[in-house]
Amino acid sequence: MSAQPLLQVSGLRVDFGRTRAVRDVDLEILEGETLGLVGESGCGKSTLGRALVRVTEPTGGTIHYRGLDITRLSGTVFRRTRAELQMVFQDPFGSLNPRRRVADIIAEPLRRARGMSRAAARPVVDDLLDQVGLGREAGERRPHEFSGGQRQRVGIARALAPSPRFVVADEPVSALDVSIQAQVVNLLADLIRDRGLTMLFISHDLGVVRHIADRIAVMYLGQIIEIADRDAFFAGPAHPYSEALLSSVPTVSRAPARERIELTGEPPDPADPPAGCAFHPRCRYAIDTCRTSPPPLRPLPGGRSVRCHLPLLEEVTT
Ligand SMILES: Nc1ncnc2c1ncn2[C@@H]1O[C@H](COP(=O)(O)OP(=O)(O)OP(=O)(O)O)[C@@H](O)[C@H]1O
Repeated sequence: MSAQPLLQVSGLRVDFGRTRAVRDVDLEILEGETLGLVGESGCGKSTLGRALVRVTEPTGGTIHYRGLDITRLSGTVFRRTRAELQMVFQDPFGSLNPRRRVADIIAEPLRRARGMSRAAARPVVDDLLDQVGLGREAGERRPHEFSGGQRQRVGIARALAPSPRFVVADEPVSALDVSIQAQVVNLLADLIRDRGLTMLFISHDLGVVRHIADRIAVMYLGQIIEIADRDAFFAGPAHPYSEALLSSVPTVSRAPARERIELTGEPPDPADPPAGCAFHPRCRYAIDTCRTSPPPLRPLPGGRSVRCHLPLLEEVTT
């Protein structure tokens, strides 16, 4: 894997009226990596993912994709660049047009981005149907004839049709039966490897993210509060919120079970974030500084960054 950033995000903001869904996010996504994005419901994961591919328009900030600020693109250049940035949605039932044949659904982005005719797109569609394990006969059928897992394979084929370099997978297995989830995650892992894809994999399920992500980013109230390599993260998080999230994941190894940390209270209102550190009202380590002064996202040894005045790692606190 090369360590070059494919996306460089700086000061990204998305507001919905008074709701500040994404707040000043700085982030690099490296070419060929899968970055797992985790956090509680409503923390802004989907909005950040959608903004990165401009399905949702950012309110402020920049997103450089291969050196080009895609927030400023329009017209033909935007359409062509946008084809390289694709999205797999959570709901394989709602995101596929029930009246269209699967082959036409998968061909749609090729026709829109490349102006390809139905006949010209067909061999590409057939290959994709094979690659996602559905077989080319599936192209003649309609979405309601498939199970949830199969529909998600159609969604994946549609996202891959324009040969994207970057894919946002937004909770791609959360709507599926647990028995099917591993199959779809494994399919995605194979496709990432074979096609050299770069992926943002959004999930509230740390167990799933652990299987597929090279690095983990944790979001809280619209901000990235920790970002770290997968193994380092699971070995010991640096942010108290990450620690609480991790403590709720069952351990499968022989390592001693972690103390379960109950988070008290609801996440704060994104229209009215607390002063100081956004997590301080629920943090068991909070000191006075945390109530008044917002911590910056600070780089730590080992390529980790954390937004905390008192990170949990010894090498940082000494
Ligand atoms: N289109 C919208 N209009 C208004 N508010 C929105 C819109 N989309 C998201 N929000 C709000 O923005 C905040 C972040 O939502 P978002 O869906 O990005 O979070 P999430 O972490 O992906 O949650 P979930 O896992 O439940 O999807 C929430 O307060 C949500 O209510």
